[in-house]
Amino acid sequence: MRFEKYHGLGNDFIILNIEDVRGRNLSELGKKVCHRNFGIGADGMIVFERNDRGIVMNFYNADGTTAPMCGNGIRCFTHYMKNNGLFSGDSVSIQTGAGEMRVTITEGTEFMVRVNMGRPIFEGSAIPIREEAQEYIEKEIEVDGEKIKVSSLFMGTTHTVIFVDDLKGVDVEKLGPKIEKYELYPVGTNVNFCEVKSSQEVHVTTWERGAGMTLACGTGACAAAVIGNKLGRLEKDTKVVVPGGEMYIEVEEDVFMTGPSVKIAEGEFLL
Ligand SMILES: N[C@@H](CCC[C@H](N)C(=O)O)C(=O)O
Repeated sequence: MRFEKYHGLGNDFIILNIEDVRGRNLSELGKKVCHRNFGIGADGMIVFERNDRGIVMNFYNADGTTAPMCGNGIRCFTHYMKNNGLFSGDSVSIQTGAGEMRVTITEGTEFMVRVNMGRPIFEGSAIPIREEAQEYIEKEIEVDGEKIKVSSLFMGTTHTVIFVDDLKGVDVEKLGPKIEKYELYPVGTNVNFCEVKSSQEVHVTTWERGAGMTLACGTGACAAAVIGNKLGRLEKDTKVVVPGGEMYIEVEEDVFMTGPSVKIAEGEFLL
């Protein structure tokens, strides 16, 4: 099975064409190829498909679960399509589980992509949370006896944003999984710990549902920028610094994310 591997700020993905894996159980395949010892190793697997809806991005987390959208992944997917001549020009629309996303390749020394990530949704049933609410912003939850203020939203996928004074002091690997599986979230949540450095810069470390702590999360960066702006802590244009590098987020009615993609490898996976 032919594969290519890419990363967006250290968030890494195996990318395949559906034609090479048609009929296979893709969740099982995702788990297998993403395994860091018994597979190629990645945070997720993305499968390219062209059908009557157009170009479709199918996303699988490292644990085999599906997710509607992946911000770093869609930039890498754009790069993969460009490298394989799967679209012409600099801009194309991609169908995802969170709707249609428009991507545009921008000028730069690296392969850079600007993505229209769509609109954040705050309504409880869309996030989803197990509570009827117009929005769930700065609400206190209790984890292991500790009171934590969380803001949750749907930003391509389910996200929870937590502002802290000192990111280095947060045990992301201890708290992340507990909040991911907190009873409020019927399908779990990605968890973003955020430290505001200035009104135009926020540092974010994400615990990802289905993948654990990653070096970057694109939808998470957007979620942090949206909530930061809503709370008056961040301007509309923000630099988001993550362990793997930085991306730029513009919060308008729609949210725009700009960041790089790097091709790491290509080869054949022995099934
Ligand atoms: N790494 C991603 C998000 C991938 C999906 C997520 N783990 C989920 O299950 O919702 C990004 O860059 O946005």
